[in-house]
Amino acid sequence: MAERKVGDICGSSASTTSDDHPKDTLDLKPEDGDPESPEAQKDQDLKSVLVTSVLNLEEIDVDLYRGTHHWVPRTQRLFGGQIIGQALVAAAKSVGDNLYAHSLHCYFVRAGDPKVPVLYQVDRIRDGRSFTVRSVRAIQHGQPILICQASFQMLQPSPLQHQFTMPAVPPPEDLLTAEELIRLYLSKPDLAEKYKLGLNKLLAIEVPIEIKPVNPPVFYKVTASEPKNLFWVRARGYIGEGNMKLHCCVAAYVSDFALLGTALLPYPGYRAQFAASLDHAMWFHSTFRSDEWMLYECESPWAGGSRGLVQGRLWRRDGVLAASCSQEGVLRVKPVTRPSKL
Ligand SMILES: CC(=O)CC(=O)SCCNC(=O)CCNC(=O)[C@H](O)C(C)(C)COP(=O)(O)OP(=O)(O)OC[C@H]1O[C@@H](n2cnc3c(N)ncnc32)[C@H](O)[C@@H]1OP(=O)(O)O
Repeated sequence: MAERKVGDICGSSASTTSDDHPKDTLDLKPEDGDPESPEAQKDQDLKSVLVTSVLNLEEIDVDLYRGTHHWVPRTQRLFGGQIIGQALVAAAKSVGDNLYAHSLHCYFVRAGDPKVPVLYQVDRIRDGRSFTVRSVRAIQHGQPILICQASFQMLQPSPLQHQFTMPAVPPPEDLLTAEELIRLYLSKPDLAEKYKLGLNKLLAIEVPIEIKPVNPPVFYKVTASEPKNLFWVRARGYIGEGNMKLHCCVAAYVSDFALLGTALLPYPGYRAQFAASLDHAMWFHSTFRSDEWMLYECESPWAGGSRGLVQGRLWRRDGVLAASCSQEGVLRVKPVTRPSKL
C-alpha cells in the first residue's frame, strides 16, 4: 500500500494511505454495496443534500453542466460557496484521477439568481505534463455571474514541506453547535421578544454545514473584537473516503461561509447594509475529510474603501494544514441605531 505523506496535494483518496485507483470521473454517486446497510443509509443522509444535489451537476453537453440550489442566504443572492463548489466540480469533470485540485481563483461578477439554475461552461485551457488548468464561467440569463480558474497537479512529493502551527483551541466535543447556542439563548427567560424572532429565523435556516464557534458570541451584546474568528466546521452528514476532489469541492463550499463577517468584528457600531464577496482564492495543501471536524481560522488583515480582505486556514484535527483561502468583499455599512435609554 503506497504510503502518502501528509502534505501531499489533494489526492484521489481522502485517506493518507492509498494504493487504489479510483474511477476517472468525479464520482458523486453513493458507493456500491448494500443500499440497506447502515453505512449506505448514513451515506445517503448527506448525499441527499450537498453531494447528490448541490455538488451533483447535470451534464448538458461536453464541458457544459447545470447546477441547482439547496440553501439561499437571506440576501436572496446565490451563496458564493455554492457557485465556487459547483464550478470546481465542473472543472474537475474533465481532469483525470491522477491529478489533484491544488488551487482556484475566482471573481463574483454578478449576483446569482436563486430563481433559475446555473450553467457551468468549462474551457480546457491547458493539459500540461504536471499541471492542468480549467477555466469555468458560471452563467445565468446569458451572462457570467462567476469566472473561475482552477489548477490541478500530478502528485509530486518534495523535501520542502513546512506549515504554520495550528492554534490551540478546545476540541469540538467541548463546544456547542450554532443551533445549540441559539436554543440556549432562546431558553433564557429574560430574552426580549424582538430577539426571539431573529433567533428562530436563524434556527430555521437549513445550511448543510455544521459549525461550533470556539468563542461563541453573546447574542445581541455586541462588543468590539479583533478581526479574528475560530470555529470548528464540517459538512452536515456523511461523505466517506470518496474522491478527494469531492472533498475539495465541499471545502470550497464551506470556505465562503461566515468568512467575510470577520472584517466586521471590530465595528459593533455598524451593520452591513450591503455585503458580498468580490473574489475568492483557495489553495489545497493536504488530504482531508470535509465531513469531519476541521478548525477554520479566519482573520481580516485589512479593511478600507468599502472593502474588506479576509483570509482563512482550514486545519485537520491532527494539526495538518488542509487548505487556505483569501477573499475580498464589498462592505457597505451604516451605523447601528439603538433605542435611546431616555
Ligand atoms: C457575504 C456573503 O453572503 C458571501 C456571499 O456569498 S455573497 C455572494 C457572492 N458574491 C456576489 O454575489 C457578488 C456578485 N457581484 C456583484 O453583485 C457586483 O459585481 C457588485 C454589486 C459587487 C458590484 O457591481 P456594481 O454594478 O459596481 O454595483 P454597485 O454600484 O457597487 O452597487 C451594488 C449595490 O450596492 C448598492 N450601493 C452602491 N453604493 C452604495 C453605498 N454607498 N451605500 C450603500 N449601498 C450602496 C447599490 O444600490 C447596489 O444595490 P442593489 O444591488 O440592491 O441595487
